[in-house]
Amino acid sequence: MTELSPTDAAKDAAARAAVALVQDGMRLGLGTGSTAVFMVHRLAARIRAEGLRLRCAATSRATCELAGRLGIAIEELDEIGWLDLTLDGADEIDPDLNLIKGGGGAHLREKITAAASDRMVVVADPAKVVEVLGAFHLPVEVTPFGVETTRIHIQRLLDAMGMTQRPMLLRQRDGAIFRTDEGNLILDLSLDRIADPAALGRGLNAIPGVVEHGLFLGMCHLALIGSPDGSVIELTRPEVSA
Ligand SMILES: O=C(CO)[C@H](O)[C@H](O)COP(=O)(O)O
Repeated sequence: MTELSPTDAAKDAAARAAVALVQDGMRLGLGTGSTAVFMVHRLAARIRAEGLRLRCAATSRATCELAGRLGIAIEELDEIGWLDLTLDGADEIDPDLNLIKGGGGAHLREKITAAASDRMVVVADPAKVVEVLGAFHLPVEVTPFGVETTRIHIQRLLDAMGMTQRPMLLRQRDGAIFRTDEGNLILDLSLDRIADPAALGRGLNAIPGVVEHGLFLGMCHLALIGSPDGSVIELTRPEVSA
């Protein structure tokens, strides 16, 4: 087996700790991204070794395909109805466990899945832990129809909130405009510092054409931060017990 880079070793350590929370019979949401890939591999290994009986929903086509290749049966979220636990990655995690997600463009399905779960546990490497959200771009999923007017609405909102931002980029991947699993587009906002994430989230949700933004506020119950040496730190919200 090839040796993991320090960052990947940290992601794998977090993934291992998250998968240790899984119990037989659980209904699970499986996140998206490179850390989630480690998590899905670890989960598949536990299912093989222990014969766990789980019901799993995936937050993206990519995760659905990976899980299928590893022998994890995936059902539609609506077939399962409600989940006990969702395990997912994040792009930024603040001290209140508010998150920026959507680096992989899956934050709409990820948010629907996390909101349909009793608990959301985030797996990440230490680089994701920040004091204030915003250094990572904020992904906003928008409908293709009216994308330019939606962009104007977002700019006006940011101006009204006194938030500066560099050009709002329409996300590209492999030289083409990126489409989400729902067929929508993503505008990536470069904000540097989000002083009031709740107000920004409310403002974005009020814009016609905005489908969902990547701020996950008050949704994460526990963050597992792996280290390259294999150790894991648990971060909890002050009002939430692990
Ligand atoms: O929100 C996500 C995808 O939409 C990912 O969870 C997030 O981008 C973190 O990804 P990675 O584990 O690759 O750093």
